[in-house]
Amino acid sequence: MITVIGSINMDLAVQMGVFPKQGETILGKEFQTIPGGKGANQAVAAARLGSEVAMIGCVGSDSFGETLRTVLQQEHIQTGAITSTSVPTGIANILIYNNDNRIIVVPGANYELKPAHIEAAKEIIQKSQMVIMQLEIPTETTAYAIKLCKEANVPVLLNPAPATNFDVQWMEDITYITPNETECAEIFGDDFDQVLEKYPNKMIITLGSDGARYFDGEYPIHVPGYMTKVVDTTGAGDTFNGALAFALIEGQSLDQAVYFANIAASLSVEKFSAQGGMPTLGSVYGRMAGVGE
Ligand SMILES: Nc1ncnc2c1ncn2[C@@H]1O[C@H](COP(=O)(O)OP(=O)(O)OP(=O)(O)O)[C@@H](O)[C@H]1O
Repeated sequence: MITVIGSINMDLAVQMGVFPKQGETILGKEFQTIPGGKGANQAVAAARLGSEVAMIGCVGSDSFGETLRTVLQQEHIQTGAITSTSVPTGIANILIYNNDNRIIVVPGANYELKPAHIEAAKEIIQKSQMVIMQLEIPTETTAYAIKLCKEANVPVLLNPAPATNFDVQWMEDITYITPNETECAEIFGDDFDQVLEKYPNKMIITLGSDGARYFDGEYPIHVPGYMTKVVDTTGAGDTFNGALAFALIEGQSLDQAVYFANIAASLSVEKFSAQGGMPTLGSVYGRMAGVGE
């Protein structure tokens, strides 16, 4: 079983023909509410591949919170450890004009996820084969969860986004870390060869369409991405992380697991929205076998 500790958001996306100027009101073209939040996205990615998944998080006692809980349940994700609070559900307000996105995130209820909630969900964590975390919740909560996982001997896969919430002291206690290039440069510096050598078989840097790289203790390993036609890359990283965790607890080697995660993420970029494009196990194996290519 995989437990995901993290954010649950409703994305409010408005397509427009022009951005409004200060004080101006304009008519938008289209409005969509799209389930998101890195935590929820990574939980859906792992669940759709067939993992048993439990989510620990916090939503508001409002309609977005209810909807998001239902969306997770429809993906067969256990939601018993998702707390409802009086603070509104986290949202991302996304303004889209051509290829330009302007995004405002209001963490809301996500920042109400406290160490006490992690403690209350201890039993779920203790029986997990892996815990996935990102950094869209309070730093003290992340720190507490990492400590609890260490005590319970449960491997942690940490996706350090946003990088500003990362604490380098966690490196000793986590099992895998999956920054993208920007996050890696921000946290560890931009000499990626050196950084990877420092954390063999632990750090996997994702490289967008180029795939991912890590250091196996002896050699630098580059696992190329799968070239495909991109519709929307939102959630590519989340799919990669959910799929990586799935493959690792299935017993795949790191090399195989990164390859698997690249394939899963390549399928996700072919469809609109983060969760919308996340593949099933069958479609990942189909692509690996070259079926329908
Ligand atoms: N254009 C693409 N074509 C194929 N695979 C892609 C593409 N972009 C991303 N991927 C896959 O997704 C993984 C994660 O992408 P990336 O390194 O951009 O992470 P990210 O910045 O966290 O993603 P995002 O924020 O867009 O979800 C890559 O390692 C790769 O497997």
